[in-house]
Amino acid sequence: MSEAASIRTPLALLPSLAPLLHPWLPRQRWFAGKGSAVTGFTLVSATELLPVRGPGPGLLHLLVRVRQADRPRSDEGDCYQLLIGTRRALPPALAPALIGPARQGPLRGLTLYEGTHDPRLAGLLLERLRTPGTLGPLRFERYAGAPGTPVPPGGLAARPLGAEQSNSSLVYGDAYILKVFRRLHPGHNPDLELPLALARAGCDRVPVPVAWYASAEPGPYTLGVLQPFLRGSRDGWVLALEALAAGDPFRAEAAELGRVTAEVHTALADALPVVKLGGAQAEELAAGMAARLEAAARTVPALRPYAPRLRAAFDAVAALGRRGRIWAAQRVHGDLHLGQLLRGPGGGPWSVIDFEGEPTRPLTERCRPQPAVRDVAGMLRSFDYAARTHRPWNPAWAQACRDAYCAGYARTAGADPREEPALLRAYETDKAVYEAVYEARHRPDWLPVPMAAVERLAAGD
Ligand SMILES: Nc1ncnc2c1ncn2[C@@H]1O[C@H](COP(=O)(O)OP(=O)(O)O)[C@@H](O)[C@H]1O
Ligand SMILES: O=P(O)(O)O[C@H]1O[C@H](CO)[C@@H](O[C@H]2O[C@H](CO)[C@@H](O)[C@H](O)[C@H]2O)[C@H](O)[C@H]1O
Repeated sequence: MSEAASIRTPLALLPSLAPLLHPWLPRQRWFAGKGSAVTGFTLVSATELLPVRGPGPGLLHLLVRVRQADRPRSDEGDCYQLLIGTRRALPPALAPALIGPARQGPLRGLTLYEGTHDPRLAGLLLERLRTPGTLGPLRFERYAGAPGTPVPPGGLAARPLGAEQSNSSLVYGDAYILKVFRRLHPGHNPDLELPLALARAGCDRVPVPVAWYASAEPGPYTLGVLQPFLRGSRDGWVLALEALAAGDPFRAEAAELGRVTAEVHTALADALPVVKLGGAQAEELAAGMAARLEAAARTVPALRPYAPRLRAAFDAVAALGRRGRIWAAQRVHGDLHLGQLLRGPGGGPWSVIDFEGEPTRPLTERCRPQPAVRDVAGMLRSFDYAARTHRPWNPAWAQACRDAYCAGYARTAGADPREEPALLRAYETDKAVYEAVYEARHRPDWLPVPMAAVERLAAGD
């Protein structure tokens, strides 16, 4: 491999990059700042994974801050990870990955494109992950797990996953999947931290992070995680919709999903700290939910008429805290829904993926111990989502799945989440509010789905 380096004066690249990133970046599915104009960029770091002036394609690893119109002047903007391919001419197969021709600056004369779409460049990333070490600000690491943990083989064919995602994933030879985080938050990403803790604890419900890469300075940022690809698996969302279409009650699967959730919760509670939550913390929790509701109602006007009645669910938790109720709080998944559970081929075991939590929340908040009921509420919302998106709407199907899920959870955890109705309702409300914002931003046609839950929850059902 040719010698590649961290570019010491990344600023010099901006004249080449900025005019191209301006129209391209806001169009990316993973760009989180939709709806507010991009006003400028700051290059945080630039590393040549493959030299841009070498004989073949080049690969630039960039950390870029994006300034936006709706932010205060003091806000430096969100930081994104970009993998930019460079070539003198783009072969037709890579045309869909085009960003544009650099017309000025040091990259002038080169065509820039989305590097993860180029199998050759994606292969290089795997090569780096196979061999721990550093390159400029980037550090490549491997899981030093049980003796004999295999090193991913080299030369596996790469393809982008192509799913509608918050990040970007690359699949290697249907054997490994690399998740490339896009919007970065300083700190240790729970999508690496939690699967690592679970792997070390021997919990086999989560694909083991076999390798990852990160940057210490700037950051620390977790940049990408490589895990075994669960070939032939299907996610719970697809299976639930198929069941609905076939008139299948899905109750046994829902109960199994409850069992799997409880297993993961138990393993997380054994591996990582568990704290008590009551009194002032319960009030803080309720205040956080109320503040999110207020912010959501500013973004999604349809929420406004329901806000006072929704807030009652949060007030109930604060009131219980004041009366001395104590809950256990632990590390949780944080954004659990049917799409995060993958079932192995032929009715195989279920695995849980994507421990990143809700990507719009600050990392410190996502990494805080929280009541496990929060994940349960996420799954209950998901059964509701499935029933709502199916025609005709089948509320009885959702209710039966919700009950079966809680019963399955209770059998493994030893405690039934339905015995905490106030907390469960508060988390379900918080989730429905989050979903209203998510849908308004990403899939406006779907907004009626969480709004139906908002209406139900506001009515006290
Ligand atoms: N280990 C895996 N094996 C098979 N498919 C996976 C695996 N991990 C993720 N996927 C697929 O990739 C999709 C996106 O992964 P996810 O971690 O949810 O990314 P994001 O946070 O970007 O949404 C999932 O919906 C699933 O279909
Ligand atoms: O999987 P992600 O981490 O990208 O999660 C985000 O996108 C999800 C949609 O893909 C969204 O989930 C919502 O829609 C699902 C159906 O598509 C449904 O099963 C979930 O219950 C519902 O919340 C998730 O909220 C968002 O964070």
